[in-house]
Amino acid sequence: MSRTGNILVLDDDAAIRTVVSHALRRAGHSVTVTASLAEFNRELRINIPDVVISDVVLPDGNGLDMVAGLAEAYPQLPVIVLSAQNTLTTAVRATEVGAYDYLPKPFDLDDLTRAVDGALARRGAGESDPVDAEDRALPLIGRSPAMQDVYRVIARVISNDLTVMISGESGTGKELVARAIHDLGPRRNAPFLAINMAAIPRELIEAELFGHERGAFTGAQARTAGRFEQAAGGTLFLDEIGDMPVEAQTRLLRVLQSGEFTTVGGARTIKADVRIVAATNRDLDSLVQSGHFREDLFYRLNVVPVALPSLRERRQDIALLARHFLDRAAEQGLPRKRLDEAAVRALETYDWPGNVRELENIMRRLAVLSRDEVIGASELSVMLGTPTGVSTPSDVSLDAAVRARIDRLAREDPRGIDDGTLYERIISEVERPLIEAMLARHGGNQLRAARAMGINRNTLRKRLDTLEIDVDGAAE
Ligand SMILES: Nc1ncnc2c1ncn2[C@@H]1O[C@H](COP(=O)(O)OP(=O)(O)OP(=O)(O)O)[C@@H](O)[C@H]1O
Repeated sequence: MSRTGNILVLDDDAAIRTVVSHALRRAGHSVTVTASLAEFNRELRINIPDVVISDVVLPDGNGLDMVAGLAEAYPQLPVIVLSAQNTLTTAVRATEVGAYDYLPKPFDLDDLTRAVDGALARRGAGESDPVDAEDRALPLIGRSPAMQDVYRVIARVISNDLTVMISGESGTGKELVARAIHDLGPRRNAPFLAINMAAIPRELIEAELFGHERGAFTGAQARTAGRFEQAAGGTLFLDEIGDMPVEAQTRLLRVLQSGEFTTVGGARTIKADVRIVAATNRDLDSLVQSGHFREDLFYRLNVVPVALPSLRERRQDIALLARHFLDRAAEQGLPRKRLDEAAVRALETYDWPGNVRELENIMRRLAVLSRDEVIGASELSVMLGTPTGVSTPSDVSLDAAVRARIDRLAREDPRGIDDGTLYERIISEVERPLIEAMLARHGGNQLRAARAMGINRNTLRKRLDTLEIDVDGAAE
């Protein structure tokens, strides 16, 4: 049975006051509502509540300053902050000033009553420490509406253990979001461990996750703790979850259902005490449809979905991110560089197939390579491989194009990317246009083209054969 208490609400929006007080009264609490800081302070002099619920932007001041004052004067009094500002900064500021919880508007009334129950339970248990207000770097840059949606979800999940599933193209910041969820939540002093399903040989994934006993398989010379055990108390980030082999999926599902796991080759059962955050850049729905991903596991993991926008879907963040990466490069000792207006416009019109990672790489390269302190559009066009301001799908930097190609093969090619031919496939895709372009440049003269590329003429001949490049009419 949850406790009931005296709740003091501060919000200048009459509709919110009505809805909140109605819901809390129905749950058995007694509720007082106020519409301004002045009214709130008057009420506080008469009656100290058990829980305060407050908005941030108020007609006569800032709710967060009030919360900071309350945290000092009444350290035992839990405050739940409501805000429509919905940036990660607001969510974090709320915890920094000592708020017990933060709910972004619009919020779910069930979430609010749950937060009130939690606050009353904590008060009952005599905890007094506000969530510690260590100075944590805010890693996520971006103020676009699309990012605010992301911040809203992060703020909702940091104080609980719900499983989060982050989806988004490569380089959109999935790992960064997972880390933010960990760093801002109560598990922050325990480990954050990432494991990439696409990077580990399939047959080792289960041992890697759950650990193994000595002799569990050839080469298992000693007992080894798995990631579930190593991350105890913390967060486990399961990256590229769509690449998890089906047998490992079954095992993971069992762990999520039972809250326990058994090491490979061992009879020992260990309690799983980790928060799970999973990520994918593949379309999990279609993997479920095609039978490559267990539907029941999908639902277990997809409790709170976070869809990260691609960079081209939030172009208004590009300038901010670009400056952030240049500043960071300067802080790390690289020369300090600035972008002129035309350069910023060029960045904003480019399509960024490699997303924030590509932008970060280009800014670092510019910090090192550009001669002047101010970077102009012409320098960028060389980096972006495209005439300034013009972006077509083929006009992308090579590393971004290769990454995008790998993603696409992973999603669409029935062979996938783990069949042992990826190197040859990708290299020949890069090699073909290179050879064709150089042959064209040298009028079809293989000797000169080979020399220009720095390869042996016979090597070129062999590659022409293998790649079946048509050299008809080319001069020898
Ligand atoms: N919003 C952001 N603000 C600042 N830096 C960002 C942001 N998003 C991504 N980055 C940076 O971009 C790089 C790529 O991010 P991250 O590794 O989190 O992407 P990812 O989606 O997990 O990529 P992949 O799917 O390829 O693993 C990192 O260096 C990260 O710090």
